[in-house]
Amino acid sequence: MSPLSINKLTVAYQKNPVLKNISFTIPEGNLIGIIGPNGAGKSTLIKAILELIPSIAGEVSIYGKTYKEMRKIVGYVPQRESVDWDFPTNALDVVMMGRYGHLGWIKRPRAKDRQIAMNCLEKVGMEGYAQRQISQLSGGQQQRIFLARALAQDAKIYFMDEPFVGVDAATEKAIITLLNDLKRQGKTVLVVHHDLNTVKEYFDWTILLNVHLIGVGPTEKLFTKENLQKTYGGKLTMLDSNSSPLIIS
Ligand SMILES: Nc1ncnc2c1ncn2[C@@H]1O[C@H](COP(=O)(O)OP(=O)(O)OP(=O)(O)O)[C@@H](O)[C@H]1O
Repeated sequence: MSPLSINKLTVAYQKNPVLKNISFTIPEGNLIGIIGPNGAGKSTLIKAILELIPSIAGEVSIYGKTYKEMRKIVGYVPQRESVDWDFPTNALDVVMMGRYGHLGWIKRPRAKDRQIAMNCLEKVGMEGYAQRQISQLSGGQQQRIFLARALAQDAKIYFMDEPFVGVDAATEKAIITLLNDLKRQGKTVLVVHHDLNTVKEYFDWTILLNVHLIGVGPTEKLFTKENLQKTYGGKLTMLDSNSSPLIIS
């Protein structure tokens, strides 16, 4: 069963549609890049899937069920700027938040959860910062903490909104290694990504988005000059909204 299937999804802000009639299904156990220009609706797509914003039409199914039914197996790494980093809490506590879905009815983290959170900090090279206030971390370190939190959740499908923004080359490499580890464990990871130079190297599949779905499929087949032109070239109004998206599988 597909980890994510979307059927005729339309999303609008104040009645202006920013995603129109999006339908696609993705296979399990892949790294998938969500690619498109600024304002294409990439973050909106993730937020609509996670029901953080309402959709005006369409359905989303995660392993055949609604997000609400499946939310324990869905991990989310939001854009770093969308979070209040002045909130008084330390790095370990943020990572512990990833464990909340696993806690029993007493809802108190056990030593085991703490250990898992520490292991996840170690995986992102941040074990030395467990007690550090999150306001006192650099941007790249904050990004690593977010990833550690997602790892601690032990989800089956992950949505990451621009995890590479503002990180140095070493951190980017560390993140991509982690994503490949997740993939090896059979997890599915969708990543909003801006650097077209690394798309072929990083992602098995690609979703090309610009308000409409331009295409979805294996990167090596979909990621062509022509399709990129369709995604980035010209004005939005020049896109033929009736042309059907490229579905390659
Ligand atoms: N809260 C909001 N209220 C009104 N319009 C919004 C809101 N959030 C986003 N938009 C609009 O929706 C459209 C899609 O935005 P979204 O953030 O999903 O794009 P994106 O593809 O993630 O862009 P970027 O690459 O710049 O991050 C844009 O035109 C944006 O201006």
